[in-house]
Formats: sequence, C-alpha cells, structure tokens
Amino acid sequence: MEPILDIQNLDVKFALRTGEVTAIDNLSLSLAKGERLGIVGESGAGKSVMGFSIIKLIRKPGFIAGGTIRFRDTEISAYSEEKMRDIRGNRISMIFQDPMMALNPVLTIGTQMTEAIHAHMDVSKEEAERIALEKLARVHIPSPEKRLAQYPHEFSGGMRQRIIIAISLLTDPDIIIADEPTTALDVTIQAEIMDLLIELCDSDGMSLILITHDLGVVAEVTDRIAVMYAGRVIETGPTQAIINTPKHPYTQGLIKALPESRKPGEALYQIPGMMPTLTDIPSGCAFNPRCPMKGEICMTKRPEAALADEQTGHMAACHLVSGDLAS
Ligand SMILES: Nc1ncnc2c1ncn2[C@@H]1O[C@H](COP(=O)(O)OP(=O)(O)OP(=O)(O)O)[C@@H](O)[C@H]1O
Repeated sequence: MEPILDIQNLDVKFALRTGEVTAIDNLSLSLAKGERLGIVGESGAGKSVMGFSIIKLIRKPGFIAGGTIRFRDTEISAYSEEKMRDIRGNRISMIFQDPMMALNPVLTIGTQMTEAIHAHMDVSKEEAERIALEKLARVHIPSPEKRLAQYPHEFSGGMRQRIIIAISLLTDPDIIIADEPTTALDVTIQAEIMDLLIELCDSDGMSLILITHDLGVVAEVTDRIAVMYAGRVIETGPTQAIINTPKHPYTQGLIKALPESRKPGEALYQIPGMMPTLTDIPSGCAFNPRCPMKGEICMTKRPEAALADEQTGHMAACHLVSGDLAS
C-alpha cells in the first residue's frame, strides 16, 4: 500500500557547546493510511525528537541534518515554516501527555475550539460551533453543548485528553501523533482513551503514531511497532511478531520487563544498565554494554537492519539476525 508518510534516512542533531550530537540516526519509517504504528523505547531513545521532526518542530539547538520526509506525495522536509503551518495541526496533529499544557486555562473550551477552527478554515462562527460540537460528540463527551461553555479546570484529566483529541480532529487530519497521551492517566481511563484512538483510526481511516515507553500499551493498540534505541530504529515489524518473536536482545529485554512477564514470587525484571546519553554512544552496536548476547563484532561494527522475515518485513539491526554473530 502507498504510504501516507515516508521517512527516509532522517538525521537530527543537536549543536551543543561541546560539539554536535546525533539524536536521530539514519531513521527510516513509513506509515500506511489507517495504520497504527507504535514507537517504543526507554527514556532518551529519541521517540519524541522523531515525532517533532515529522512536523518540523525541532527547535535550536536541534536541527534536521539530513533525510527526507514525504507526506502523501509531497516532500515536506523542504517546506518553509509558513507552508508547514498548513500541515501541522491541520493534516498532521500531535497530542501530548499533559492536556493542560495545550489548553488555555482562561478560555472556554468552545472559544479554544472555534479559534483552532478559524486558524485553518474559512467558516462562519455558527459553522465553527457546529464542527466543535460534532467533534466533542465524536470523542464521546456527554452534553457537548453545555461543555463548550466550560473551562479546562472543570474537566477531569481523561476528559481533558478527550478534548485535546477533539481539537486535533477539527480539521479531519490524516495522521495523529500521540506522544505518551495517557501516561498521566489512571489505567482505566488510559484504556478508554486508547480505545477511542483505535475507533477513530478504524472509522475515519486516520493513521496513528503512538509514542510510548510502554510496550504493553502499544501491543494492545498498534498494527506495527518500531523499537528505538539511541536514536535508531533497532527493530520493526508487525505487532504480533515483535511481541511473540522479538529478534533484538533489547526488544527481548523490554518484553521480559513487562509486568505480565513476571512469574509469581519473582522480582520484576529490569534491563541492566541505562540508555546511553547522546555524547556517549558506544561504538559498534549502541546496545552492546547491556546486551547478554554480545560478541566481538558488536563492539566494533554497527549492525545494519537485517530482515528476520521477508514476508512480514520484520527487521532487526542486530548481528545475530544478519548472521554476522552466531547465536
Ligand atoms: N533541546 C535539546 N538539547 C539537547 N539534547 C536534547 C534536546 N531535546 C532532546 N535532547 C536529547 O535527545 C535525546 C532523545 O530525546 P527524546 O525526548 O526524543 O527521548 P524519548 O525517547 O522521547 O524519551 P522520553 O520517553 O523521556 O520522552 C535525549 O538524549 C535527549 O537528552
């Protein structure tokens, strides 16, 4: 299927006083229409920087140093800031962990929604209100007419996130990038918001990029997963393949660390060590200091993505998968 978003060889760097560091390293990913893609990895893997790069919201000292980003059949990586505003918050929306950050506490929900509509669409006040009501109903907010006149503090955390999703839907976007959208919410509300995102993708043909450190959540929600480590995608494939037959020792560790993998009476597993900082990425495979299966070659040669399953496109950047290291 023709991808709606296609990222090729993306490099993002930060110009620090001590020199340039690479936050996203030669990343390639594509997203099909209606597809739900999960981006997982521990803190510092580069998930958020990747999400911001897609909508070109990388601020100094960060910059996109190379690669291409195609949205539909247009290359948007070369777009000016002005042209990008037609895409951002319009065709591609991004939502974050804390809905309060995105809402103005002194304006009613109705005002914020209609302002967002007028920023992208030339419609009357009445039409803007109609769209706002329709989207609030779309995200299952009860009594939307009454809710339009209320302020953000009058809503619960879960309801505020629904409002953010409603705002992100105002322009019927093609893609929603959701960066840890439920991390601040309790588990039941988290599941409701995830169900809502699935419903919106299924019914409206919208695509979703779900960024989270929680492999358990992406397993429930996504069709495909990309696992990131130190700015690279180290494994990608259909969700079931990643969960059931992970190939990269890092992904295997993430799965072992899931609460549901714990056996009764055992302590919760933790991958030893930490994600490297950008100024200190090990040579060879960046995961080598933490890898239980490393060999000589892992210390010196960086593994390229190798196909683990041709049919599904399951790939892993590991010398075990390429056959350079005997398992
Ligand atoms: N403005 C910045 N200046 C320098 N380094 C930055 C900046 N923003 C992010 N980084 C670095 O880029 C790397 C990737 O950060 P990013 O926020 O994308 O990670 P993440 O996987 O989303 O983690 P988390 O789950 O904690 O949000 C980190 O090492 C981070 O320190």
